[in-house]
Amino acid sequence: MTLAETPNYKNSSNPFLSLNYESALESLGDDYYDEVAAEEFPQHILRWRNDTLLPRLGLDPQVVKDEDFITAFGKFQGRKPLLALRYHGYQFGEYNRQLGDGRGFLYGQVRATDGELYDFGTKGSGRTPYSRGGDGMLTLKGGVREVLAAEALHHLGVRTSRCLSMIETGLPLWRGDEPSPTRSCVMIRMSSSHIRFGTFERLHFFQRPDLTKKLLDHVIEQYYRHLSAEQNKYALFYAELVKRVAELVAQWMAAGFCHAVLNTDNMSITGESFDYGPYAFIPTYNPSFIAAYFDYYGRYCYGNQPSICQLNLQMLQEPLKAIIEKEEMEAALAMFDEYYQAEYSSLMLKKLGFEDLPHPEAGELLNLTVEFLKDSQVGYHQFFYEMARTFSSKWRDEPGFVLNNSDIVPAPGASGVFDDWCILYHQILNDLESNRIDIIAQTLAVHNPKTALLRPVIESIWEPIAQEDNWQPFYDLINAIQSRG
Ligand SMILES: Nc1ncnc2c1ncn2[C@@H]1O[C@H](COP(=O)(O)OP(=O)(O)OP(=O)(O)O)[C@@H](O)[C@H]1O
Ligand SMILES: [Mg+2]
Repeated sequence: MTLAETPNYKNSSNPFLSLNYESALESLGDDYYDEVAAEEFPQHILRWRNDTLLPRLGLDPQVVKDEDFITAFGKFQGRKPLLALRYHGYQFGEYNRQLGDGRGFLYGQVRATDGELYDFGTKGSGRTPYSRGGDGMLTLKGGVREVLAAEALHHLGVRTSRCLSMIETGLPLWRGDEPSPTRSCVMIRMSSSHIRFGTFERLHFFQRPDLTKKLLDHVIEQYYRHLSAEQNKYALFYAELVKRVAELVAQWMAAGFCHAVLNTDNMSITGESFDYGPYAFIPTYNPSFIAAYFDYYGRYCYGNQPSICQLNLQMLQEPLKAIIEKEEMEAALAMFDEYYQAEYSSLMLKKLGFEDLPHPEAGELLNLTVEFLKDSQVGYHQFFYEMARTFSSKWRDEPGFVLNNSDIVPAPGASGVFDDWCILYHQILNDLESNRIDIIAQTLAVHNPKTALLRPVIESIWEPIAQEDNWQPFYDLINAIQSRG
């Protein structure tokens, strides 16, 4: 049954069922997905609704009832077909053909008020042909962690998917990495697309260049529309993907974020960040920081993220070479470092208070900042927040005044670098017009929020949920993130 034939769909009083759904992916044909049914859950408790996303869907949060979320995104009433998407992927370097949406499906694609097409994808909605031995479920803690990561990253300026809702579903789950039985939930992710690098890798595996081209045409038409009339649109698409991914990694690095599972099935073809499992924000600057307990060799450690994403882009050339000249892709990929460095420098300078700085000074400040953060092991987020909190025009007077009212205390071994850093920062302030001081204060405040989503912070809001079903600290944390507090 197609969407248009679904009974009462257009007449529904549930605003989520009357959105501007488009069957863009469905209309490509069933080589790309399997129609599946959603799990019927014993319980539906709405734990989180992301009202900040509703205006983008043309909906007034005041009008949308909790029950609307539950019937649409917990009971899945009134929407068909639900599509488990097919994909493969390289996981920790090994090709895995057993993948695909094993605990989720594409609920629908919606044209939002910004004119863009968005996917509503589920996570934790039951078994599919791709579940293998898995139960098709998402733990409540996993849902809480993904909701928080997406909000935090979005508010730090990272191009990311968001969560629209999270509904507790009342099933006991057994997991090796959580005290079990643990609670279950189903989450709705709103993303620019759920087409992954691995979606193309699967088509290559089955030697279907025809399906690869059809999918690529769809991707360009929907997500790289400005290229669709170009004669060389396929090569231009790849070049832009390289740029988007390089910039995305730079955004993670500046935010101090370690994604943890950069398999090619977790890389979006639109260059958007998604799938927040065992991620972590770094406590201190350490390129070797590993977030996933199962990442034994540190393949996806914090400092490896740029090179791993570059490698994933290189591997994507395999399926794409049926359509795009290899030389053109190689030339495009050679730009990765340049794109990455430009974005990383720009973001880090903003965290240091500067929209722009002359070239040699900018490079020197960046290098010295990273050296100090690495040697001193002061809190990464704390350092930047303390800059924002204590910044003063007095810092122009003497290097000794820089950060002197802050909580930043460098370890004895790092005091030399700290002094050098203060001298340079003081010098840069003095090279600028005095009327720039207010702008620096504003820039620092905008780019360095107080709330950092460090692991102890997540555990501190999970504890009351697990112990006494107290959700208030979770809501307080999200409010702080959303209000950039
Ligand atoms: N509990 C589970 N039951 C069934 N399949 C699962 C389960 N957990 C993970 N999988 C499947 O294992 C593969 C890798 O999982 P991964 O954690 O990267 O993705 P995911 O988090 O389930 O989904 P997404 O990438 O959309 O966030 C995917 O094919 C996923 O569907
Ligand atoms: Mg995944």
